[in-house]
Amino acid sequence: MLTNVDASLLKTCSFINGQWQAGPDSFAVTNPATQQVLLDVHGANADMAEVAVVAAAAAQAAWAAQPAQQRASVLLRWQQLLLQHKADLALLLTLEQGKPLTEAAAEIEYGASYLQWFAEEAKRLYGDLIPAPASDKRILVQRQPVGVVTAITPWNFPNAMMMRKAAAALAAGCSFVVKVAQQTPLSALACAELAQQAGVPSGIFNVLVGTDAQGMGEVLTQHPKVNKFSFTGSTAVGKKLLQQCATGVKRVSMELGGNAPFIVFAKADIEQAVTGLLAAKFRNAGQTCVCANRILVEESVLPDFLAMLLPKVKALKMAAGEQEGAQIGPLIDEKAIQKVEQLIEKALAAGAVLHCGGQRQAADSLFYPATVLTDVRADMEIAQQEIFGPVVAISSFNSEAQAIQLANATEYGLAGYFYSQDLAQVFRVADALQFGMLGINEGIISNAAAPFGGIKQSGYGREGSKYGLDDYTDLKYLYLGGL
Ligand SMILES: NC(=O)c1ccc[n+]([C@@H]2O[C@H](COP(=O)([O-])OP(=O)(O)OC[C@H]3O[C@@H](n4cnc5c(N)ncnc54)[C@H](O)[C@@H]3O)[C@@H](O)[C@H]2O)c1
Ligand SMILES: O=C[C@H](O)CS(=O)(=O)O
Repeated sequence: MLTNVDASLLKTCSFINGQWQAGPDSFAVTNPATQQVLLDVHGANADMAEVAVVAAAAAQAAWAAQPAQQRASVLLRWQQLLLQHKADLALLLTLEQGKPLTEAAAEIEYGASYLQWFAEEAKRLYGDLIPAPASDKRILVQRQPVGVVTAITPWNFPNAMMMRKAAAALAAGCSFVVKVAQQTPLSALACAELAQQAGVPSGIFNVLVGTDAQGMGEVLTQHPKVNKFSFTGSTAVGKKLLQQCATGVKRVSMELGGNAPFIVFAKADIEQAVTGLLAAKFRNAGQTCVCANRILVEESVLPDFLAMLLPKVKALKMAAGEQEGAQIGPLIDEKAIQKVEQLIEKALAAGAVLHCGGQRQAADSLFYPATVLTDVRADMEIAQQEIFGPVVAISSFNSEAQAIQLANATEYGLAGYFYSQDLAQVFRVADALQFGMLGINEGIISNAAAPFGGIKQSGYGREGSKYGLDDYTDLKYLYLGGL
């Protein structure tokens, strides 16, 4: 049940220019005690997206003119409020997205960590003073905010994927309009409520919620007052949005899909690799862009690896996210669980072997148990697509070269993982793998200090780290003459 969550957070469908605004056919959530806090939101539309962009443009200059220290103070107050309300925000997130409460609480901390990180980075938006080619001249370089930033985010991390962008945008002096996934609006609206309490000025942080993704997307990618667009979601949708951004030559960041290899070499610490796989595979029931998707195990250690892995997978507790000890929550919707079922069905028909799981809990259930397959081949769809479910798909290999070839055989390039205690092998393989991020003897790689992002068809741009403001600032070159 939704308990001790401020019912006012559930009252409306969009937050624009510091005001709670109902959409043309929106409805307020009148019964906050329901388990399904929100089934389908008919809220904002393209017209409201335009209102939000115009409001963001009107507010941005004053926000940018504030000293960085003042912007940083507001971001830190916002961060403190998120942490102060962590229990409520985590419950809200679990009830609308499904992940275990422990993971939801970790996501609130993760999202808030970007506010802290970029509050500090805001004070270090340094420029350059460059020796000029003539003694009576000077070259200066200054960094200025790009202006109005719009964004579209996914349902799997309804707090962190938004905060990872908003924190950087606001720190740089930009204003921000985000269309969030219609499946998970409440976490973003709760953040908007707390942003207002923290002193984020009206128009600087705006949340759009509605079913008209296409219509709102066209405004957020093409409106003349938009300076930059940032997307986190599937590669297929990212390509569409990228085309839309081209019409106005917008600055763009793309955080797209993945197909992460998880390689276990014979020289790995097998127990460490099993622990790492449980973390890299089953977070959010396998519904993360950096989840281990293809498990590649060196032939000679496969029996030991499997013997150590299976009992731990079978012991994972599948339950509703708000239940004590839940480790595997439900998948987001019927379409998602049917995709997992079809991938497994085709893999088994093509010769894969099932060791555990393999069938949803009941015909109308969104719960899919932790599943282990072996004898998966690279030509199977389950090895070529993002599974986005709690499925360990294991293939074997016989050489380092073969492992690298198999790992790189994808158009994606977001995250990869490998386990080896041989330092020479670690550096050889790290150099050879074509991914933006590598976990080496580590299954969880995401944190605010790191440059999160991919290559190839996983997108470009980096979120977090000392590079994180690059996508939200323009470099301006000043040539000072006549000195
Ligand atoms: N690289 C990353 O950091 C990262 C993080 C999380 C998720 N993802 C990826 O996101 C996908 C899962 O999330 P999803 O199912 O929400 O992805 P999705 O691409 O279907 O949707 C993402 C967002 O785009 C919106 N959208 C969909 N079609 C649109 C259109 N035509 N115009 C405008 N907006 C549109 C959706 O409403 C949602 O808000 C996976 O592929 C996952 O790998 C990537
Ligand atoms: O789904 C992809 C997110 O980026 C997950 S996380 O950043 O690894 O938490």
